[in-house]
Amino acid sequence: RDVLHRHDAALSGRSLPDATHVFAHYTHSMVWHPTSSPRWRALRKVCSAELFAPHRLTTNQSLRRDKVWQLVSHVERVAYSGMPIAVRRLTFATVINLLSSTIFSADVANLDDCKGSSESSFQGVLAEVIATVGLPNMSDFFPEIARFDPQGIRRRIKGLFQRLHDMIDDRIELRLRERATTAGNGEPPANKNFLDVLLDYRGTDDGKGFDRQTLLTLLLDLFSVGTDTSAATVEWAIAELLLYPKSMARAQSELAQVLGSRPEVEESDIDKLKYLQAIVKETFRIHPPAPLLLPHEAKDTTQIQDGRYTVPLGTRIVVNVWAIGRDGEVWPEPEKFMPERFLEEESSGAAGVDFRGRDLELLPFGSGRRMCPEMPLAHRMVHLMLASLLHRFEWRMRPEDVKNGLDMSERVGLNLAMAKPVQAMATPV
Ligand code: HEM
Repeated sequence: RDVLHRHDAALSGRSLPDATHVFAHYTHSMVWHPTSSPRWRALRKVCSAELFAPHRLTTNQSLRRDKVWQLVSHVERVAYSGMPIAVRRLTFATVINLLSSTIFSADVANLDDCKGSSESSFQGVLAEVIATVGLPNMSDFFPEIARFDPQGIRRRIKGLFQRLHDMIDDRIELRLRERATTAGNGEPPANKNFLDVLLDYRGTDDGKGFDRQTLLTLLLDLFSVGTDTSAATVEWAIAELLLYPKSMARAQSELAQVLGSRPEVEESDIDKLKYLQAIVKETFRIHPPAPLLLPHEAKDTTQIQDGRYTVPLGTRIVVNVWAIGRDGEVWPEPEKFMPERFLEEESSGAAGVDFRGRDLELLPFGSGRRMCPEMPLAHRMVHLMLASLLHRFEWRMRPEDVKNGLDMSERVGLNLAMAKPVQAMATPV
């Protein structure tokens, strides 16, 4: 925290090979790709201008509404059948479909795929990648044995990446064929998607646009970092609310007050849902999806704690936001799920604290110029999914969870998720 407070500027850069490929510098489990080329810089530019741009966020609002509506309808069907709801599997599939509709104009995940971990489905392979990437790898502690890959983790991840690459490649091929038939000359069809934007881009140094490998790597990154992070947040929030039914009831009564008899939550409602916002903040505080952010590198030699420590130029810095969120000096009763701490009227000092990168005690998306570029999208999706699930259903624990207690242990993969995915009973209201 001290580093962040005093030397934010020094840490705001990340000069590892190129952080666009977020996997590349994590562990020895990773498959390396060349990511420091001018082509990659061009790719980042086009992403900022097209995928992450505010006008895209506005244009895709109806898409998000549709995907959340599909989620609610699915939960309703399962709830009527009396089966428990696998919150993360369903929210994961929902976010995958939101991304894939933006990129390919098609859904690639199936909410009915109950196995979810089946290695033949897109969501199954992606889930497997996310879980395997975070397995403790001896090669990280003993780099000299890394090339032997003693646990076979690197080999396994390579195979999984290959399978995802093939699936994404099929989508690219399909779009190229559609472009060839609809316009006859390879022009994009009228409903241009993000893949079309990438295929048409000629702003690279050689004017040839992006090669296939670069496209594949970028798309794989987006699906890997952009899906389970939001899904896991909604799952943690539901799990905490099952443990704190008063908070659940308060959120539902706020929703009833703001929405009245209207069944669908709109993005424009989020601003008015102060308690729901506090729940999301509290969830990010205790369960940050990226507990160590991504590695940063000191751009200058820096003294911290009045010169007691020197951080030399080039030091790799890992910021433990998980520990900051549970620091008793910053947060009273840090282990307690207490959304009220963020409310103006009931505050214990955290009112006004937000997660947009300014308040260094709450940094689920990082801070500075390399913070998560998709925070606005994630913010909308997390609030919309959670609000819709709370507004449309009463939630309770399964009898076995009531008896044995809900297992809140964590699994560190590419992100921090529940080790035992929550299964909850829902009743439509
Ligand atoms: C609750 C949801 C999410 C959380 C908590 C989250 C968190 C993060 C964090 C902590 C970082 C690293 C920041 C740093 O080290 O300073 C990051 C980077 C990134 N995130 Fe997210 N993220 C979320 C959703 C998304 C989504 C939906 C997408 C895309 C569709 C996305 C795309 C990215 C990308 C591309 C980077 C790398 C940026 C770079 O290296 O410059 N994230 N995210």
